[in-house]
Amino acid sequence: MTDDSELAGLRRNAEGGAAPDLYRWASALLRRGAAEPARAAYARAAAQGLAEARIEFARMAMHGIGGDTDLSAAHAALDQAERAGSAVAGYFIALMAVGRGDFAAAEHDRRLLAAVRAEYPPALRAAALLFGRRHDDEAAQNACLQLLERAAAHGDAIAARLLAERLLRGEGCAPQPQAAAELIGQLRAHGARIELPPIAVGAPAQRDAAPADAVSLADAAQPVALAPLSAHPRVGQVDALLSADECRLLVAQAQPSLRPSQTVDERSGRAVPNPLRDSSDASLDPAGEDLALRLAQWRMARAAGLDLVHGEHLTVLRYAPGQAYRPHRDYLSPQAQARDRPQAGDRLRTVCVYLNAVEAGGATEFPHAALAVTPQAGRALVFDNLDADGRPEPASLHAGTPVLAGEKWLATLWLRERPYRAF
Ligand SMILES: O=C(O)CCC(=O)C(=O)O
Ligand SMILES: [Fe+2]
Repeated sequence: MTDDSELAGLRRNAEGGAAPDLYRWASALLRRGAAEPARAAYARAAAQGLAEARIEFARMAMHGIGGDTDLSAAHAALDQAERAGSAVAGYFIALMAVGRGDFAAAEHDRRLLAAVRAEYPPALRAAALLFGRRHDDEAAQNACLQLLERAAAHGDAIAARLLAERLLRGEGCAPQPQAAAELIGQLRAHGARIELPPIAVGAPAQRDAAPADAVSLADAAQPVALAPLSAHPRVGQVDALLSADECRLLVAQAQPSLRPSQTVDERSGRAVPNPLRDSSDASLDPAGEDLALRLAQWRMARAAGLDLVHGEHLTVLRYAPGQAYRPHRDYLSPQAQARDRPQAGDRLRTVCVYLNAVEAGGATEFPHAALAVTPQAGRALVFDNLDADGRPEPASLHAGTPVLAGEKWLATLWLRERPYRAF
């Protein structure tokens, strides 16, 4: 059967108006990039109470796919699905809520736990990483490994990879290089391109007394204490902001879409090689974000004292030996602001998290502060790009110095003055 005759068949079935047929047709449309009719068909199936259709419709409405962003329609669809018993709908309600200062943790912990019990892989992965942060709690470490195993057993390749890295290094367990090699072999056999940068467990974050059978999203919302490095320009640092698992998560999610760094040419509007940096990078689209990734970004936003809605799309950079980010400032030209959500204003603050320790080179330098910061997995650097009056701050000049040996992986979150994302 050709692609088109398959679609025509699905459309004929959908004409009968039954929710499962509408759902299948919508999914086929979406796979072919026809987002608008797909969203309309999901909406019709959702109106008949089909949980999967309510969730797919909500995801499209959340991210403005196939029509405008409509958070209240997304919430209504997810609420209905959750009340009808869908734990996955609850997971998405929690995902939307994460990132705000007024986050009602207990309510969403319950949702995450329900999605874990329903064996929903993204929930298993997020819960695993929350437990994994409790470095000196043996029961939590066991829970982390078990949850990663369960997610991997459901086909979650990223969880399998995170598990392999822990087994390889004996994190939370005895080293099991054989089991790790088998897992990595299986992933490669399924086409995964895996290179494992050496990311060791960072210094333990604060000890957490919570019992290991209770996931706690509030862990992600802990206030972050920055150690000031410079007052002018304003630069602060915090170690172990992200755990080793979270660093690896960011690398794993970015790796498939890395491409040579480019920039938009101001005159032609076209993407051209970036004269400032010769790294590779990937921008992680919020439409593809899972809860674990949002929690990591939320922690980054917290370090900057802002809600996650201020964050642009997270960028992950990889520098090979010899590659660098030449001296620059992160604030935007008026043209660049006008092109990309002008209502959000300029880039108020930048948060960079090193995702590995670099063998040699790769420090971040602030010439006006005579400051050089050495990469270390999980270490975050937070700095202001604007002065106290909101004007571009020339002293925020900074550079990623050339990597001399090994690779450097870095995640950057640029935070605007006003909300940039819908949630
Ligand atoms: O690579 C670095 O150390 C600096 C990165 C940076 O300046 C940025 O991402 O804006
Ligand atoms: Fe920068």
